[in-house]
Amino acid sequence: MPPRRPLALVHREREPEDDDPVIKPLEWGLIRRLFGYMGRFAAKRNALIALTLLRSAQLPALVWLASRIIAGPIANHEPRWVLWGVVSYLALAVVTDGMFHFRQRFALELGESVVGLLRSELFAHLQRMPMAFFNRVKFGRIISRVTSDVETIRTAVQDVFFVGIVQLGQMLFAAAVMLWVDWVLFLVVLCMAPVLALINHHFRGKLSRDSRAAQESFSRVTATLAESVGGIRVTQGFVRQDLNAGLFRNLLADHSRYNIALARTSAVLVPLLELNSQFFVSILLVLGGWQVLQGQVDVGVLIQFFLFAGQFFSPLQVLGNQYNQALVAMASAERVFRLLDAKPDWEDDPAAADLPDPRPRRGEVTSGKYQEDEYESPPPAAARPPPASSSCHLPLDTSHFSTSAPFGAEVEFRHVSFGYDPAHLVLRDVSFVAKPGRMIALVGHTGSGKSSIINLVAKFYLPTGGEVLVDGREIRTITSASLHHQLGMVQQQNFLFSGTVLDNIRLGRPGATDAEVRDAVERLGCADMFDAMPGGLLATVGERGGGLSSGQRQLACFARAMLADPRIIILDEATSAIDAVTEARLQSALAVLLRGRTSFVVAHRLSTIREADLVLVLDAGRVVERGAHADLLYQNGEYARLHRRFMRGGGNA
Ligand SMILES: Nc1ncnc2c1ncn2[C@@H]1O[C@H](COP(=O)(O)OP(=O)(O)OP(=O)(O)O)[C@@H](O)[C@H]1O
Repeated sequence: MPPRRPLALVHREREPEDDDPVIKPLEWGLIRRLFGYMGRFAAKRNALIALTLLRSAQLPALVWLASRIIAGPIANHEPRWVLWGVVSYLALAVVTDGMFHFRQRFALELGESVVGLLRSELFAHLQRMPMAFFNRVKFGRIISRVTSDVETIRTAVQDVFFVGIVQLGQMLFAAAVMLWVDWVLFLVVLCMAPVLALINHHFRGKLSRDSRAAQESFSRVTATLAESVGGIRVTQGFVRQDLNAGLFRNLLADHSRYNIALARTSAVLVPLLELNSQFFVSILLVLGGWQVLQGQVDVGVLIQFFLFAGQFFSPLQVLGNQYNQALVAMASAERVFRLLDAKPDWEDDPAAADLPDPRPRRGEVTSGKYQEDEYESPPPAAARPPPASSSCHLPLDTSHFSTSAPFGAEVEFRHVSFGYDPAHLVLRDVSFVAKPGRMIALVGHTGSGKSSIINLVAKFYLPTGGEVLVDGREIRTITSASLHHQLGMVQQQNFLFSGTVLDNIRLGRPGATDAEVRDAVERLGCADMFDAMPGGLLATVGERGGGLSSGQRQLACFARAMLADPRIIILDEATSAIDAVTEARLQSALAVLLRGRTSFVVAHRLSTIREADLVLVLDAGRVVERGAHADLLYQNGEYARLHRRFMRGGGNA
């Protein structure tokens, strides 16, 4: 028997991108691009570079001063000069640390600015990506790019370059002094360097890999958590809590394993480095001590040498660390830029033009970009032109729209075929005309192609064959932005964001005033339903519409669409069962919302299908029947069969 699949908690297998390299050699193109982001904050960057160069000289200068005080006034018993020496040392220390404060601050601010810029670019880019992208790329993967990868870049931007300069300066200065003081001892010191570098290289590489694995496993934990909280109803409904908790425990155990591996490597590296330097200090003590005992070298000089040996070695470890961070940041930067550079599967044809908009509006359309708050509320019904004559394939009863004006668009499918993967068509030779202001109901078994038709109307995808026309213009020649400004969607899941009901409705037209929002709600005849909530339209909505009944959620989405005042409405009717009173409220609100607009409804309620001007019955991607509800019943074909089954199932008639 196959293993049982958990509900609302997907067991995440390793994905191809998990095998992306953890580190990547330094690449000039990536570095230049990251520096380009710093370029936007040039004043801060330049100040930081100046402070960094100064600090790389100040630190060795402090050590040099201390060593001179020891080797000079202290060794020669000159208390007055010792005092002056200490005062100079303190003065230099205060200046150095004062500058260090600004260096730290500027580095953090620069890192923050670059990270903010990158994240907002990524977010804006993601907002523009088409549906196909989100079908393909895992949620957790996107989260990981915007969070942990950008965080790694932050470390590189604010630390690697600037810390690297300071440490390198310190090393060079220390090496020069040691060479000058005792070149033989310096050669001994130099022998230690490769050993330290090798240890560093080996362990830092392992640390980077462990750290990346820990990051990735954490992104699996967060993505799974988000998914399982979203699907908590399903989980509880199917009593899968224990199973899911077990799977989540496995993910956590996985994450702990990587963290422990990271801690273990670090726990070996740090003592090993310490032991190594202590070993070499012993060698220096033997050699230096012997020289002092022979009277070849002054003890003050030996102390000076030791101080500078410390200055020479401590950067080695830091530089190794920074180098590894740079390699990890290279890999992160490559992934982030890959996402930023990801091209949509298709883009608007450069020759595409805006879809002319006959609605009264406040602003002008400019190259596919509309200004917010550009539309006035629709004119009162009485002021609109009379309804168009019968325009669908069959004479229909449109009395419920009788006071409306069809300012809706005309949508036509001409022999349309479509496949998400062009090799597997899910729509075949679909043709129909939706005349302005008419309501098209899409019915059919699951997977028959209803949502795919809607996806094509919304230009979320392009047809594989045939043509989709809006107001007589092929959809490829229309800019997506102008089409979407004339199109409203009410989805089955009624997605609401956390905030207030008012904010959620205002999403339909961000510039709308509170009064306009209220007007939209009133026109739908559902103001009393919201007024009854504590706070009325200002009632708080929890994440994903929490705190609202399913009827209220649907009405809020209707009001949102009403406010946007679209010419085409796409409605994927909610399947959730609601009581008869709410059903009646929804139907009358829907009639107001759809009035005059061309609408496509994936209909789940018989009461909606009955109102449709044209019902398209789909089966395996083909339109197998079309007509009005009554005519289709009379034909006694596929639709009649669906209808009988629906009635037996106790649907909302
Ligand atoms: N994003 C996608 N990528 C690949 N195939 C898809 C995608 N969405 C849908 N399909 C496939 O396309 C076919 C038609 O699906 P579609 O969603 O249009 O059906 P539907 O009639 O809306 O179904 P339902 O009533 O269950 O929502 C199905 O075989 C489905 O598996």
